[in-house]
Amino acid sequence: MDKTPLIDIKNISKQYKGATFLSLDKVNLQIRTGEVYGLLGPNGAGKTTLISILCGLIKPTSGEVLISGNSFKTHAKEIQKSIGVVPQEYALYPKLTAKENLFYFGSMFGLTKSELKPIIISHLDQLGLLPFADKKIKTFSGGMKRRVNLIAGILHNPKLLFLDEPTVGVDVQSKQAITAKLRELNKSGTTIIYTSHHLREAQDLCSLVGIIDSGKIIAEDTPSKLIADTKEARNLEDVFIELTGRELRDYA
Ligand SMILES: Nc1ncnc2c1ncn2[C@@H]1O[C@H](COP(=O)(O)OP(=O)(O)OP(=O)(O)O)[C@@H](O)[C@H]1O
Repeated sequence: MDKTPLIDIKNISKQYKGATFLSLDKVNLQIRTGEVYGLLGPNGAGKTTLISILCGLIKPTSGEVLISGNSFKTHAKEIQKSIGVVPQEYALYPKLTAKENLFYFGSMFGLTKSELKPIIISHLDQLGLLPFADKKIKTFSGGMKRRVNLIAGILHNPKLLFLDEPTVGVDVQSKQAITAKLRELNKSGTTIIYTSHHLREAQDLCSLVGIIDSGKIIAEDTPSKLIADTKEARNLEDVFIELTGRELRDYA
């Protein structure tokens, strides 16, 4: 594994406009090429905020993010080309078919129709969606939409992929198809940063896990090391509860 940090997060804080608290509080992290990095934390911990800053969707209030040594301030275009983003909310057009959506998203990366065609067919096939390629997205189940959403983020073969809860609200079959695809992408060289509430899934998938609570990274290590270092922990869920407590995190 390459030892150069692909992502260097330097003292990032975020206070949303009008907010009285910090959603991120002096976060420092280095993520190396080849990792599958799981960002885990209770509701409202700051996962989406951090991942949105890392992919340039929002700006930090202070601190800096470097991707391959480049800052969004000076190299936004180059960075955007090298990353893929799979947001929590579906970015798909319901009245267009799966294929039409994917041609549209692929064209945003400057790919031509003839370049895109084999890529789209191959991803749809691998994710079990080829028979539905010409059906409108509005007829798709949640799990199918999540799989199309994933394909939309990887058409340009990004070296770095960000996903915000890619398996939320899907059935076990879709979850397995999505995690298998993420494993395959990682094996072929894509570094993956993702957020999830599925701790069993993160334990199996991630090479490294960062646990975030109230805007601070409170632990970071391999899943097996975190489990070994936590008294009586049998799995990542035990570690998570030990570190973040049992109190409910409702907010409105
Ligand atoms: N646009 C915004 N304006 C004001 N506050 C915000 C905004 N977005 C998020 N927050 C607040 O920032 C904190 C972190 O939110 P964030 O969505 O990053 O958490 P999360 O860990 O992704 O939570 P969840 O697991 O519920 O998705 C929360 O207190 C949230 O209410």
